[in-house]
Formats: sequence, C-alpha cells, structure tokens
Amino acid sequence: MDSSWQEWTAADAAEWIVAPAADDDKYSRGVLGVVAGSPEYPGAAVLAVEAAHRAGLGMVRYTGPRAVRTAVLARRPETVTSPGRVQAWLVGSGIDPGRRSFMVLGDLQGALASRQPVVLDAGALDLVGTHTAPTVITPHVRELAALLASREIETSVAQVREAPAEWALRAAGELGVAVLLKGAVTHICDPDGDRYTVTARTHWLASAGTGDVLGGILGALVATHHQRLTTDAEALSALAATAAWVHGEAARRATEAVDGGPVTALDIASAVPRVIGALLAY
Ligand SMILES: NC(=O)C1=CN([C@@H]2O[C@H](COP(=O)(O)OP(=O)(O)OC[C@H]3O[C@@H](n4cnc5c(N)ncnc54)[C@H](O)[C@@H]3O)[C@@H](O)[C@H]2O)[C@@H](O)CC1
Ligand SMILES: Nc1ncnc2c1ncn2[C@@H]1O[C@H](COP(=O)(O)OP(=O)(O)O)[C@@H](O)[C@H]1O
Repeated sequence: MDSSWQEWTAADAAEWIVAPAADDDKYSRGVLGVVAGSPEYPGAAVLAVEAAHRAGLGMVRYTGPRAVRTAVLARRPETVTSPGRVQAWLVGSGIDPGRRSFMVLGDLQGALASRQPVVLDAGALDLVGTHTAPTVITPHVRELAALLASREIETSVAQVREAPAEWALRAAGELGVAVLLKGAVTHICDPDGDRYTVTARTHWLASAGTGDVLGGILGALVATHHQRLTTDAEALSALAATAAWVHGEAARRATEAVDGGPVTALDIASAVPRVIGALLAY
C-alpha cells in the first residue's frame, strides 16, 4: 500500500455520490439512525440531522431526549422518531461522555450492537472497540489525544496537533477502525493502509457546530452505501474523505455567497445540496 497521503479531489468524491433510481424507495436509499444531542447540547443533534437530510438519504431516525427531539422536529419534520430498522448509525455528537444517562448509554450500546456501520463522534468515542461493526471515528485533536490516553497510549494534545498524520495512523492501527481526524487539514486513514487528506478551503469552518454537520454528511453517505459496506468495509475511509470534501466545498460556497464573509454551521448544511448536485454532474 502507498505510504504517502493522497489529497482527496472532486473526482474522487464524485465516485461516492449516488442519485436515487426509479426502483428506489426511502428504505433502499438508506436509513440513518442518529443518537445525538443532550440537554447540554441540543443544537448538535439539530445540526447533524439537518446535514444528513441535506446530503440526501432515504430517512433519518432520531433517538434522544424529548426536548431535543422537539428541536430536531421543529427544524426537520421529515425526521422519524419512532424506533425501527436502520442501515447505519451516527452516534455521540452533542453528548457529554461524563453525563450520559442510563437511557442514553443503552441507546448508544443498542446502536453499536446492531452490527450496522457506525460513525462514532464526540461523546461516544470512548465506546470504540466495544463492538465489531465497521466503524469510523471522527475526533478533533483534543478528543483523539484523550481517547488514546484513555487506552494507555502516551500522548498529549500538543503532540497530536504537531503530528496529526502519525497519530491518526496510530489510532487506526491500535483501535482497528477508520479514523477521520478533524482540523484545517483533515486526515482520514484505516487499518488497511488507506490514507487521505482533505485540506479546508476556508478557515471560517473553525466555528461551533461545523463538526456536527460533518457527522451528519458522513452518516448520510454511510447509510446510502450500506449495501456495499456489507462486503467492503474498507469503503468507510473513502466515504469519510468524501464527507470531508463535501463539507469543505459547502463551506467554500457558503463564504463565497457572502463575499468571503463568515459562515455558520447551518449555512454549511444549506450549501450541501448544491455540492452534491455538482458532484453528480461531474
Ligand atoms: N450547538 C451545539 O450543540 C454544539 C455542540 N457541540 C458538542 O459539544 C461537545 C464538546 O465538544 P468540544 O469540541 O467543545 O469538545 P472539546 O474536547 O474541544 O472541549 C471540551 C471542553 O473543554 C473546554 N475547552 C477546550 N478548549 C478550550 C479553549 N481553547 N477555550 C475555552 N474552553 C475550552 C470547553 O469548555 C469544552 O466544553 C461535543 O459533544 C460536541 O458535539 C459542539 O459541536 C459545538 C456546537
Ligand atoms: N482552522 C481551521 N481551518 C479550517 N477548518 C477547520 C479549522 N479548524 C477546524 N476546522 C474544521 O471545522 C470542523 C470543526 O469540527 P469540531 O472540532 O468537531 O467542532 P464542533 O465540535 O464545534 O462541531 C471540522 O470539520 C474541522 O476539520
């Protein structure tokens, strides 16, 4: 396997975007289960669910506290909140690992036990390794440093910030999962040796909630490729790189629309459909 890192391009991303066909229905297109948000961070669930819908999938099933559910439905009434089958999970965004209730922990463990592919974010990162389903983790540098330290791998935030490529690889190797390490340059790698970078097109991305939007985009892509992932778990890293590319391009378009001015997480989510459209026409 090539030992260097490959910068993901529009052409690469275009290969992982699918449009619905005449014989599709909402279930065949992919159902994403989302366990996210908390009384502390309700907005993260809203942002992740919003982004998942914007990235194009069959259905989002949301599980979370009543108040968060209400906020999610106020923004996206398309979301289904009754339990049922899903083909992929996004779990952990907007959850504080130190304040998880038994009910939330049960929801997270139920998702992980379902053997469907999982995007593990924020407050569920500590659960990596407790299940065998194809998994991609989406930490930023502080989260990755904390996760590795919790597994008795000696490191620090400064060290991960200094050498993100090395620590992303180390995490993929030690934890046995695909890793998407967020930053101005996002590093994506997996235990099979795939190594991709996505360089952000705008630093306006560095604002609260943009990571939750990325999680939603990635969750949607994983759900729409659920069939392929049953036989090709390696596809997770390509899907993660595609999500980061779509996210970065949406941010670029969002800032361009305001003459280079600031963008918010919701602005980025709103720009996602045009990015998907452009990739389909690529
Ligand atoms: N609208 C929302 O609901 C949002 C929810 N978020 C959620 O918030 C949770 C925590 O994510 P973070 O990325 O903040 O976790 P971090 O691990 O970066 O930070 C954890 C805590 O450390 C403190 N901290 C770290 N660096 C700091 C600095 N330079 N200045 C001041 N305080 C600092 C903050 O108090 C923060 O709560 C996640 O569950 C995430 O999904 C964030 O995504 C932001 C938006
Ligand atoms: N300086 C930067 N320039 C460009 N993009 C950045 C920069 N810092 C962070 N990002 C991107 O912004 C997003 C922030 O995600 P995250 O740290 O999870 O924030 P939050 O938890 O607030 O959602 C990631 O996609 C990351 O790659």
